[in-house]
Amino acid sequence: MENEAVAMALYEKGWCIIDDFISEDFRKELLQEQQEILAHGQFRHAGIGKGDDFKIKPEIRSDKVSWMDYHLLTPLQSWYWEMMEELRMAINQRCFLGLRSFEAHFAMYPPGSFYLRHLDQFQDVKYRVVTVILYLNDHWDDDDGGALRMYFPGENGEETSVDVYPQGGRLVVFLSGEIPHEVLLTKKERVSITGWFRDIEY
Ligand SMILES: O=C(O)CCC(=O)C(=O)O
Ligand SMILES: [Fe+2]
Repeated sequence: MENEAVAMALYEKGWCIIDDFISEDFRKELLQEQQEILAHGQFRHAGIGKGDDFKIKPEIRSDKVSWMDYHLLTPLQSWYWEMMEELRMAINQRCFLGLRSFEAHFAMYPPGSFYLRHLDQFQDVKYRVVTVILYLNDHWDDDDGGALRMYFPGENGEETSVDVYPQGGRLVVFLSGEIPHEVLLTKKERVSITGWFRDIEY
């Protein structure tokens, strides 16, 4: 049911937020797995761009990521993948976006890190169509910073913005090519799974 609500919101306004998208138990398990991967040093500095354009630019983004390998998913990751598969189908049914595959990474923003304003579609390869972010944090105060700030066209050509705090269990979904966004400086370690539905095959 929830998936249809996401699809409807995406169709009508291009984005939505769902709190408690996953159970607390599942969130804690995913967080623990993420912490283990982190402890094993399997996180890398995130970059920007694709292929030959790929660059690590800490002045633009200073998070670290660990990509999920579609062929080597852990049981927990497979479970999340399944949930995303159902969401993908619900979105396709309502929005006709022709979404065909999913990619995702764990992300960790250390204290002091951020990601400047950007669009999730690459300049030349535009296969990322819908962005899906799930926050895994135990708890979050507004004072901790680290909001996701999304920008929208407002009245008279002016821009409006919405700040979303990374509360654990919260899912944010938006059109990758249409909604510029940034991650404001976080004062606390900030953890999430960022994924994209794509219009290409695996
Ligand atoms: O974690 C977030 O809230 C957004 C991350 C993001 O914009 C990205 O990874 O492209
Ligand atoms: Fe992004």
